[in-house]
Amino acid sequence: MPVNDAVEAAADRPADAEAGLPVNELFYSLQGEGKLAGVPSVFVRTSGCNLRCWFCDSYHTSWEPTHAWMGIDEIVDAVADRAAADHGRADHVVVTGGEPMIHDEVVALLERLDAAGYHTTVETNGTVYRDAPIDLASVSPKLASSTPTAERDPKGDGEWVDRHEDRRVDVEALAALVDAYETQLKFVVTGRDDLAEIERLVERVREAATVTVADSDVLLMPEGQTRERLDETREAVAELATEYGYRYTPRLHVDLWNDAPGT
Ligand SMILES: C[S@@+](CC[C@H](N)C(=O)[O-])C[C@H]1O[C@@H](n2cnc3c(N)ncnc32)[C@H](O)[C@@H]1O
Ligand SMILES: Nc1nc2[nH]cc(C(=O)O)c2c(=O)[nH]1
Ligand code: SF4
Ligand SMILES: [Mg+2]
Repeated sequence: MPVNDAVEAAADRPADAEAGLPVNELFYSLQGEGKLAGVPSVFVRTSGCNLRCWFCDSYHTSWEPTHAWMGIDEIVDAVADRAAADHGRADHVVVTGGEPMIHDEVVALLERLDAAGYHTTVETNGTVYRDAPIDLASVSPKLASSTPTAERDPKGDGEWVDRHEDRRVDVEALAALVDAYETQLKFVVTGRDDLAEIERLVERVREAATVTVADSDVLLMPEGQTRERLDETREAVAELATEYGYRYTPRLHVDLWNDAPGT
């Protein structure tokens, strides 16, 4: 399971930096996606990604990474602050990105959060396995329909197509995640054409993993960064979930707050 080398975000790490991570945003909200949708949670969004999905709703962690370098202590303190602020009582933390698992130091952060008693979810594209205290691996493998072709590239002219294609699926890493952690496989669905690839990939993961992957651990999530886009996509994706026997997940935060930052 290769740890990808595309950690542009670490390039501006201060020379004398203590253990830490490039952080794009840190906020308190409701988990909007997946089995824990609706649960008050603090989000830590790391910067930098080894993929470039054309639809990425976190553009400033992937296509144009921006962030502040934060030490692990500083992140843990900020999480505690957000968890207690605004009458919040969050005991769930979601570590997301960008791709949080490209960073070695995400393990130290998860160890500290676990020791402090938080339930930890990691939102990951499933291309990198790490051994860490993860209570829910929220794995979102990327389908062919995520590839930033020249027509869909939000920034350039399709320069990322080959790297994205080479890296987007690593069955060995997916099986290791499924075997080690409680896992949900959460696919971004753009239309009916995605379902054949989802079925094939779930089958490959089942063959490679030791544990069982139930259909109820496979979630279909409509593509959409905005309410307007979800209005176009959610009904068809809900019907596909019904037809195939997979679970549907809404994007609660988009329904509630559209594409506002820090939600
Ligand atoms: C920004 S990603 C960060 C974590 C990791 N890089 C990943 O892709 O799983 C967080 C979640 O948002 C999903 N996502 C990103 N853009 C989306 C979009 N336009 N519509 C629906 N889901 C999207 C991803 O699939 C993932 O489940
Ligand atoms: N409310 C809310 N829930 C989320 N679940 C996963 C998110 C992510 O960006 O990884 C996310 C997010 O950005 N906001
Ligand atoms: S893998 Fe996640 S963070 Fe990276 S580009 Fe795709 S959606 Fe964005
Ligand atoms: Mg998000």
